[in-house]
Amino acid sequence: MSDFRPRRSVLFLPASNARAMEKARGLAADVVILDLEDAVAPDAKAAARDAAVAAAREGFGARECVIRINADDGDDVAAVASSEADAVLVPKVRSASDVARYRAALGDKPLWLMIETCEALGRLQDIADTGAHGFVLGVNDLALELGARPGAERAWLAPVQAMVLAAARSRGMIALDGVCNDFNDDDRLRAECDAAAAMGYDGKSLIHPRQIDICNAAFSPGADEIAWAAKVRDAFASGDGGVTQVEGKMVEALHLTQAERILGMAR
Ligand SMILES: CC(C)(COP(=O)(O)OP(=O)(O)OC[C@H]1O[C@@H](n2cnc3c(N)ncnc32)[C@H](O)[C@@H]1OP(=O)(O)O)[C@@H](O)C(=O)NCCC(=O)NCCSC(=O)C[C@H](O)C(=O)O
Ligand SMILES: [Mg+2]
Repeated sequence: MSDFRPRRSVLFLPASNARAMEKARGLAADVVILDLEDAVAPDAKAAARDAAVAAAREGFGARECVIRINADDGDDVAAVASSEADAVLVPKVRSASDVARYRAALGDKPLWLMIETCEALGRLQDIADTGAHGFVLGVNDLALELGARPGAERAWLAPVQAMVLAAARSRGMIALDGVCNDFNDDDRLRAECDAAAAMGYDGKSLIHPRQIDICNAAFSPGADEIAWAAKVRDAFASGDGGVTQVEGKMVEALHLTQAERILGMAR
């Protein structure tokens, strides 16, 4: 856990929006994603690319900086390969061979992948096996490809979230939940964050500053969890390493792993 990095709140912003990029330097997001793809109008793409590279060079303080490129855009790939972004986010991945192509062009730059096509859902394990660093669920594109009704309740998404998380975790990857477009509905956002956090996601992608605090709270361990984790750690420190009980419930060595993860996040 010593190299643990929080990725609770992952804020998208259009790289064409200078005001948003400046504002992001004062926000409590763990990660900023400078978008060159869907949030940027076609005529603004070239200028946005230059702006993203310059913003990554200036940095975002302690926040991780990721640039989302346009799919199969050679100019974007060339620009981000030599940029100071911490990672590159690739949209609309469909197969492991897609990832291999980006990997060849981007060298050892960490790759985060949008999971937002039906083809990718059928090939998740192959895609996870490529050595990419993270999966980000793209709920809008996925809803479009699946034919889900716009604004529909998220019930359709739960099996997809579980599959994507399992594939990511099988290779120790980051897993980030998809955005909530309805950025004025705090209750809806809180429910989405709580559900994704309970499932095991590291964090959630966001689109608006007002979503950050709710998201950070949901993906941070609560006081009860931290207290439980400390008790588990202490129980194993003084025990023989076998099964024991904490707060009247059985705990085994695997719970120590869980407890250490919680304590690492709390730190
Ligand atoms: C959705 C927005 C277009 C709304 O913008 P706006 O009308 O400007 O909102 P506000 O007036 O409420 O903004 C208040 C202030 O906050 C700043 N702001 C707004 N959004 C951001 C942001 N994302 N990062 C930083 N700062 C932001 C405004 O500049 C205002 O500042 P101030 O001047 O001080 O008052 C807008 O929120 C927006 O563009 N959001 C991001 C959209 C985006 O990046 N979309 C792409 C990713 S979503 C996606 O595609 C996921 C996936 O691929 C999928 O398929 O699902
Ligand atoms: Mg998308």
